[in-house]
Amino acid sequence: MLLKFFENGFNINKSIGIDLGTANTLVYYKQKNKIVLNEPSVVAVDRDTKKVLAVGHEAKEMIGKTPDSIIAVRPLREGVIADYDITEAMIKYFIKKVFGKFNIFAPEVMICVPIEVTGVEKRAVLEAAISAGAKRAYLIEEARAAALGSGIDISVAEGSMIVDIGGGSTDIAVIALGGTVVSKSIRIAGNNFDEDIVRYVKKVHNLLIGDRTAEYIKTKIGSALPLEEEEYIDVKGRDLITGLPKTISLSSTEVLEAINDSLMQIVNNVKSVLEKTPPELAADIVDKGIVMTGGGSLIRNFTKLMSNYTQLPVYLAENALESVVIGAGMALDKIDVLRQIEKEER
Ligand SMILES: Nc1ncnc2c1ncn2[C@@H]1O[C@H](COP(=O)(O)OP(=O)(O)OP(=O)(O)O)[C@@H](O)[C@H]1O
Repeated sequence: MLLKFFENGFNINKSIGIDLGTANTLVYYKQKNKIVLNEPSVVAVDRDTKKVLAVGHEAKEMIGKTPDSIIAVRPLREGVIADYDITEAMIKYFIKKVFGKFNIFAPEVMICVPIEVTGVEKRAVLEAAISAGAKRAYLIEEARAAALGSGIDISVAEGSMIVDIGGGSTDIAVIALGGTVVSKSIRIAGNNFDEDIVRYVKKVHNLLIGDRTAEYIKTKIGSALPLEEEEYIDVKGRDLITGLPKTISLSSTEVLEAINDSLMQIVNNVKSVLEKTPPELAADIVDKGIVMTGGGSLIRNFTKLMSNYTQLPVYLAENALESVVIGAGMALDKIDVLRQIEKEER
């Protein structure tokens, strides 16, 4: 703790960006220009008293190993705040963890929230940051932060399109002059591909596999378009008929068949946002293309599939897993040019 005080205490300007993700929460420390925290968005609470017992890595470790009296909660689900008191406790814990207890110079905090959070939830998030010691707290929606973090200059009078495919939700937005012009948030994203694979393997191979195995399959042989050379992976699970452990070989074509509907739902929603985009901004997007970011966009050939169906150039952000949190940190320098920013001050 004392070490943290010396490390942080003499720097008067302190600002952080926080990406409250469904799976993980990331914190970017602007003055250090790096991500200083990346922990699971999990909180362990006492079932009866609702007291918070652990947060982040420690809480995730407790899943499945704790007595019945302790439950592990993911306060954000499908990209929205499902449990607001616990989200507040989690934000406080992470801010304190970054700055330590002996924090004399209060930080400025920019928190990313999904596009569709309610006014009440916004207030809860802002108040949590203030009561955790922030001097000023701001909110920015994930898509705009993702655009900034992907290197797009959102303050100009040109339209840019960003598609942020996270674990629980996909945010699609057209941004110009610092504000969001058209946007849509859907509950289909990276985690749906895992569920699709679980369902496919169960139906076609009578094999029960877990979400983590499915995620591994997705990252290894998943592709949004047929691969030139078929790839295979050995998959271990429980045979539904015999009840015994079994190994099968799964092909990349099968994985594509499993995830194709979810991929196409994302593509079709991007097309529907393009259809609602004012013509002048649409013309800019024709020139500049679409930027895809978020972990879900890392499936091989997803940008090509998107380009095939939109007939536009599509680029993958350089730091797809981190662009939201980096953008949140960068947004603190751009408060004057950003519109639609909520703020709370001590
Ligand atoms: N190399 C990869 N290939 C395919 N998918 C990946 C890869 N790496 C991560 N993912 C997927 O990305 C998703 C997580 O992305 P990200 O960390 O951007 O989401 P999040 O911020 O936690 O979620 P949300 O924005 O919905 O709250 C998961 O579904 C994960 O399986």
